[in-house]
Amino acid sequence: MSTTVDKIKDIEAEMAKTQKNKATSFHLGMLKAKLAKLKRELLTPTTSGGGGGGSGFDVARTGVASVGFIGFPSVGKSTLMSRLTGQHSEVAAYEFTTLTTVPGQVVYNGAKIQMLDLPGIIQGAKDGKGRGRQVIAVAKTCHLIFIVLDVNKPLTDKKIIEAELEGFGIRVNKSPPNIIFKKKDKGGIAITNTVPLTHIDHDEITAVMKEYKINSADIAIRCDATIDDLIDVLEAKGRSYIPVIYALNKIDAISIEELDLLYRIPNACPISSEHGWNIDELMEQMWEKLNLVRVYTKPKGKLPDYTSPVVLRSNKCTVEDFCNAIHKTIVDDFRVAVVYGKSVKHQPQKVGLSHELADEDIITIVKK
Ligand SMILES: Nc1nc2c(ncn2[C@@H]2O[C@H](COP(=O)(O)OP(=O)(O)OP(=O)(O)O)[C@@H](O)[C@H]2O)c(=O)[nH]1
Ligand SMILES: [K+]
Ligand SMILES: [Mg+2]
Repeated sequence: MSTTVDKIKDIEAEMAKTQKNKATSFHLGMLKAKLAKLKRELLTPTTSGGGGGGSGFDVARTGVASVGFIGFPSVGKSTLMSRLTGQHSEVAAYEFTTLTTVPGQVVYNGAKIQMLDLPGIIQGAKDGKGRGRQVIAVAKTCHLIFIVLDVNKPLTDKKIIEAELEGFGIRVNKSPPNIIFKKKDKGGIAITNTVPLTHIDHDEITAVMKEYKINSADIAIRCDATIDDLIDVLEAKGRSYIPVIYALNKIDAISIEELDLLYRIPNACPISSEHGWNIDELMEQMWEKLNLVRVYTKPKGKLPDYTSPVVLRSNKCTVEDFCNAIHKTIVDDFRVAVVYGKSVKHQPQKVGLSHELADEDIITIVKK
């Protein structure tokens, strides 16, 4: 009996030899949907093991956000870890020095950020080579990934790592496709679009729906989506949209001319972990990508406390979230909040629990 990996290989081979045109788009749509389903099967943990997650790899999460380090062996992940956090993580010239998740912590702009040094991965990791699946499963739960690359090695490494993450349902530096999908009991498939669709073919959509056994649905497409975007929406549970910074390590070993070229790569930060070069820039880029919200508390009649902000995630930054971050009983006595800063029109302004705070807002909670 052929395994899931074999079936995936067969479909990928068939897709590679099928030219995309009007006559083949239905067939290609079906193949893509089949492929997405098989890949999901591969990643779903079974009793015989083989899924994501895993023993010893998952560590307790601390801080407001976590950053996972992904890269081939010996690119300098653990050297970076020690440099950033002071947390010792074994460094050596041989491959697979790090064998499990090593957590550490950075405090940046008053925010506690967890760093997760991970074992090296190799090509084929997502298909079960080495401990790749457990490693990528940890990265998938992070708020940011540092893809660490060795600048002495070919840049094709970047592509290979991205493909490994993509294959595991991680979408790198992307937001979810702007497609609203609503399954219905009857009425057939209704597709509407607000922008011209240059990639998608209705035959392909029909084939995908058929493969997913969906007979009736409203599909509102609000971006120039591809069929892969549509499949991502159908497989939304298995997808994680994670920002990535490429930490281009070991720049101490290259020339200035080579360094100039590296600066053209988007979302990249050239560094030397060993010498501590350009680490400040890496931290600044990390801060931007994490998109955190610092809120300063101002006790009534006193100056705000700028030394220890309450740090919130940008998707959970209402006044209520702020209260809960301090103590869960605060909302019970809450009357109103007085806020100064970017989130309010008037300085100050009285707001309720559902008000969304902005970075560097100042808040006073008035109790009942
Ligand atoms: N020249 C140079 N060498 C570095 C730098 N950072 C790390 N190294 C060296 O690269 C080798 C591997 O470093 P590690 O930090 O163990 O690499 P790793 O990615 O954690 O490796 P694994 O845990 O095996 O996946 C060591 O010999 C380090 O001294 C750097 O910035 N410049
Ligand atoms: K190593
Ligand atoms: Mg290591």
